[in-house]
Amino acid sequence: HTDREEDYRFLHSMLMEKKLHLLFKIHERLRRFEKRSPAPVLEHAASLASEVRDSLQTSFADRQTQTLSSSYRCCILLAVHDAVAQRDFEPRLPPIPDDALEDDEDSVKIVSLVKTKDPLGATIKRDKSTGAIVVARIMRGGAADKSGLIHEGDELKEVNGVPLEHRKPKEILTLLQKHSTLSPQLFMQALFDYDPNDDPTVPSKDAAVAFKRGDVLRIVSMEDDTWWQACHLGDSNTRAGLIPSQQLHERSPIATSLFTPRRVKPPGPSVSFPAGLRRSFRLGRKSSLAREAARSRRWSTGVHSSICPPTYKEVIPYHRDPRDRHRLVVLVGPSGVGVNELKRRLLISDPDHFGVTVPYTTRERRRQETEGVDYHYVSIHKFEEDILNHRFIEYGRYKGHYYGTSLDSVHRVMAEGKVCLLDVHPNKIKHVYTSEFKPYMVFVKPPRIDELRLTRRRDFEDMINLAETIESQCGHLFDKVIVNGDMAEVLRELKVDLEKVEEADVQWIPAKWTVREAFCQNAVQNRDANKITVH
Ligand SMILES: Nc1ncnc2c1ncn2[C@@H]1O[C@H](COP(=O)(O)OP(=O)(O)OP(=O)(O)O)[C@@H](O)[C@H]1O
Repeated sequence: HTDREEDYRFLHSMLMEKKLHLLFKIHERLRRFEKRSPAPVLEHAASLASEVRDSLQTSFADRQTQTLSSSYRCCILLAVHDAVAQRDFEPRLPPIPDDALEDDEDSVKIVSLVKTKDPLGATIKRDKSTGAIVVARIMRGGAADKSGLIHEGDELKEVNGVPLEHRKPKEILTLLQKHSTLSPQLFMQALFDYDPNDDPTVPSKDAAVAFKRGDVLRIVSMEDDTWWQACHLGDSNTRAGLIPSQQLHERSPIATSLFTPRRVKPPGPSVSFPAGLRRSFRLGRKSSLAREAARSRRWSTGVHSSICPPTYKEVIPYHRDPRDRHRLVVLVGPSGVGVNELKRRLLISDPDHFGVTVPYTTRERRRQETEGVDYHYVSIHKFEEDILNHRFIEYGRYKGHYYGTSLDSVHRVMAEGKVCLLDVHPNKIKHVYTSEFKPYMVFVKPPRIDELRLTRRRDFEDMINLAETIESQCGHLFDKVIVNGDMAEVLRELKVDLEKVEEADVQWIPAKWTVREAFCQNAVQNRDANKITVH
């Protein structure tokens, strides 16, 4: 109300405010500026300043200018000016192809749809007047709809480079179907936790996807070397988001700082037992010999040291038929952590469901022992023949006698319809890490050192070091990592986990266990193969 004295004074003082006038001026300038693209007066201010500095005489004023222009801040400012001035911030458009003008006024889109098992979700028909193949209908929620790239009325020109001219709709459908059913999806299991909020390098936190180790992600695009696009599994409605590519994560300072594998002391000279002897043959017997054997065994990292942090593992869904054999359950851990104890307790908890292998030996059977229960007793000749025929997962020699766990014994337990529990030395994992056994890999980790001190009588430092080494070298192979603190609790957790795996509709296994591996890799290379040119 300008008639009110108070309001009038307020308005007057506001309009007379100097800052407001300055703001108007800035606004005016910017408006003018908007209309013309700003261009730098010169692009090499820094070198010009240096020339000026050199040519100045020694008068007082010259010296002042010289000091100013050679100051560190001034040099940096000019260098920044030049860097900005030399860059072209205008969007660069590709040159118009020569033949584009001849192409009437139509626009051609190349649409790249990532292959999935789902149908395309679009129907096509022939336009009676022009004879062209056009998109008749887009199914809501289908691949075409979700892509937002294809619309009703669009004319289809080619599919994967195959021209559609003069083709019958039936032929075209086959072409489309062929490409969509041939298209395996790419799944990656994360081997690390990722939270975009902790990542200063992510281009946009909102556009990124957070995940935890073990999560399975469907990869939507790998076109960018640094940022892939992926969706969480099961969330069919969630949009794809950015995740660091394998390459990027391997280089990431966060990953490398989190992943600093410690070097373990090399084994002492007294390693008299080849890896794999102890656990396989001493279930239920806690002989001092076996303990000694276990103690003398150490796993060196010297030769295997790896510096890459774990990233992703390509996995594929596995739908287990109830008639199929159970997956092998492999337990791995540093000596003394309690792998054997865990195996023994699992077995006792449900002997009809779980089974363990019976080891082979060349030593004499003792009075209280039973063939096929404590050991399979075989001759040295037979044992050595089996070694040559690669029938052992692990074997060793102690006091002139051989001991070992054979592949056959694993098969035998599995053939009984039981879940075979096997503990192996990390070096021997490769023998069972195959599609034949489809092992579910469990890593048994020691708890904190103070907890270990209360429950174990061992060399804790060594155990913890060894656990770290195993995790850094084989971490990508483990499906489950369990900390062996409270035994009852650990046993419960492991049983629940194993039950879940057995009951799951879909289990995730490494892609390399199937023949599809080669095909999937091929598909990754040809991910943009399913191109539909829509007119
Ligand atoms: N969670 C636990 N709490 C307390 N003691 C444990 C636990 N797990 C294992 N132990 C004890 O630790 C000792 C070593 O366990 P176990 O023999 O199973 O180790 P291992 O991993 O098989 O190694 P090794 O083959 O060297 O013996 C055993 O005396 C066992 O009873």
